[in-house]
Amino acid sequence: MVTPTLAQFLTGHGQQFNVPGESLSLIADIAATCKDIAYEISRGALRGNMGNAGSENSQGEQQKTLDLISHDIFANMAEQQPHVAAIASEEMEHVQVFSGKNAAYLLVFDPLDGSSNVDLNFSVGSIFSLLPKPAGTIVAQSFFQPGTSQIAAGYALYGTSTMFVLTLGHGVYGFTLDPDSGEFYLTHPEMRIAPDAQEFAINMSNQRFWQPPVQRYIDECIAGNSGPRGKDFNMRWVAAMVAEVHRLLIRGGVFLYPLDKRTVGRGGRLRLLYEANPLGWLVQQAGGMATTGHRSILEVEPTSLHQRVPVMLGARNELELLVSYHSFKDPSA
Ligand SMILES: O=P(O)(O)OC[C@H]1O[C@](O)(COP(=O)(O)O)[C@@H](O)[C@@H]1O
Ligand SMILES: [Mg+2]
Ligand SMILES: [Mg+2]
Repeated sequence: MVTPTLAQFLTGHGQQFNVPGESLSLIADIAATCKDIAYEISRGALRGNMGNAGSENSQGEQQKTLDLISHDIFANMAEQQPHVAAIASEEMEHVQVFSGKNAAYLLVFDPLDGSSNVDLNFSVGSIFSLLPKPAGTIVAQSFFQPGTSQIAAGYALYGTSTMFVLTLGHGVYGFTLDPDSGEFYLTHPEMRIAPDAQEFAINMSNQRFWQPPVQRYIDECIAGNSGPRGKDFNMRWVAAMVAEVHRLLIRGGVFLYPLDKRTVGRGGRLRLLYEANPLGWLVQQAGGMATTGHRSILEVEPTSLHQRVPVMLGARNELELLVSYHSFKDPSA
């Protein structure tokens, strides 16, 4: 069988699951946007202005030049796209509404995830989530929809090859960009995350700030074969959530960015609308679990655009164990 292109896949999958044509054309445009961003990133040091842009986003984080370029590429596409009513982005404090369009969707994105990796020539990505436009005038609150409302979600990974990974709520599909033809081809149909795992990803330098359930879980992983888990674990940290989630989809494991003593006041580190919800939904669609430790990430009711949330993603059996530690009351305490 000939490998389908993304366009052919969208037509077939769309017919099979009755997906509205407008959302399919929008997804095709998002994939084209990611191709443009991949090109900009691939120019690397040749571009001459790789580093900090000298500005901060509304969350007080240094913006890289490529954060801003990637945001502009997304925003320009969305403005011209007939089906996007408004956008929200990591790199923009407020929502941007495109008036005069009779469009059905809101688009939320992290234009460049893991951008501290850019100077290193390591993996980075773009993350997006598509929400239905509620009736009435669009305001920031229009975007405050739980992850369960998402219509489509996905990411592009700019790694050793460029990939586009997508869910429309019927499984997870991965496409690889062919640099010769400029087409995305379906190379990873029906991606799945195995329920058991022996690999975890967490920023270990935050260990002293973690809460007891995560301390216990990671201590037990590190104790390995001679500890209560009775098996050895491996550890990875790419410092780009999008690449960590891709690893989960390729070879399993868990990815944790939990609440810690420093982030408890702001709810966590990673952002709900454009990081945790889209990637959490992909993980769930692949048979994995996406939890805050207490509840499904996708059920969290957003109350602000750049809201943060504790994130625990990946292998179901591992995460069920970690969730059980969150409800465990130490009788000796
Ligand atoms: O290594 P650190 O500093 O703990 O943080 C890494 C995390 O920060 C992020 O890079 C935040 O995303 P942005 O680069 O989009 O701000 C995540 O992708 C990643 O998981
Ligand atoms: Mg990010
Ligand atoms: Mg970003």
